[in-house]
Amino acid sequence: MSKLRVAVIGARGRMGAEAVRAVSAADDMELVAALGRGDPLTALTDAGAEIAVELTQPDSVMENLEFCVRHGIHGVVGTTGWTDGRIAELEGWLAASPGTGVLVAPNFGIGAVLTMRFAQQAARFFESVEIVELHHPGKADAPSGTAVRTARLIAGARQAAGLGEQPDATSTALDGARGASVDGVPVHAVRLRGLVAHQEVLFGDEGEIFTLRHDSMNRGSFMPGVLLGVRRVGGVPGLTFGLEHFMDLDG
Ligand SMILES: NC(=O)C1=CN([C@@H]2O[C@H](COP(=O)(O)OP(=O)(O)OC[C@H]3O[C@@H](n4cnc5c(N)ncnc54)[C@H](O)[C@@H]3O)[C@@H](O)[C@H]2O)C=CC1
Ligand SMILES: O=C(O)C1=N[C@H](C(=O)O)C[C@H](O)C1
Repeated sequence: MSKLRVAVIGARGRMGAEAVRAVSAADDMELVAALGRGDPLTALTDAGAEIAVELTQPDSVMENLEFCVRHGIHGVVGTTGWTDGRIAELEGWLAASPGTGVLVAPNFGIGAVLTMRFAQQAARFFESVEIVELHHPGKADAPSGTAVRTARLIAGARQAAGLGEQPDATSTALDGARGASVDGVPVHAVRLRGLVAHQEVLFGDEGEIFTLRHDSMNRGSFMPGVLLGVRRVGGVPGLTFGLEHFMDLDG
């Protein structure tokens, strides 16, 4: 059986370097290109890449994906910064390139995907909810893409259940003291040397607290999810948002 021809964009970064190792070690994949900042995107087509793993930064990801989609190269994207406008732009490129698939995964960690799912399920049972995301101090953005996605899933579930605004009598004396509101869910970002990627979702109601916590202790934790995406994306044209769509969560 022929191997999947895989490229990594952002190959010299923290995640990209790990992805280069993981793809190189996979029996069913061949690493055909490893691009860093400044390398021309034509290296992807020159190398005959079928799938590009995109692990750069929010200010680079759109240009890279536009090139990939226009050239029929499937994308497995971990880079953050996804707004509704960006998603619509990506969907526009994909509509003009039928057969091409892009997976955007806010988090490749299996436990992180489960945390999001469980948070969505728990949301309608609790009056209060807040998210704390904790990351290494080299992280470029805040709040994390995972926290934004988690907050949106929770907010959607609260709305569907008819829950209104959360109780909060606090008047904020200092900007940021109550975190950032993502669709009404407070999100707090911690940046601390020694951390990798962690998230807590705290639910509260009369007399009880329910906490979901996920910890990525190293970037190897993301690689099974990256490889799953690489194996599946070519068979799923269009945009897939969230690794859960490639996992049998209800099985
Ligand atoms: N979805 C997930 O599970 C995960 C997502 N991430 C996200 O992935 C992204 C990368 O994270 P890190 O590896 O920690 O960042 P990093 O800063 O260590 O690596 C990014 C790399 O991309 C390179 N780069 C930037 N623009 C480029 C371009 N146009 N072409 C080629 N290379 C380019 C940079 O020079 C750097 O080497 C971030 O958005 C982060 O939030 C990080 C960990 C897990
Ligand atoms: O930058 C990181 O490190 C991470 N970024 C992603 C995010 O913003 O959610 C995924 C994970 O949290 C690690």
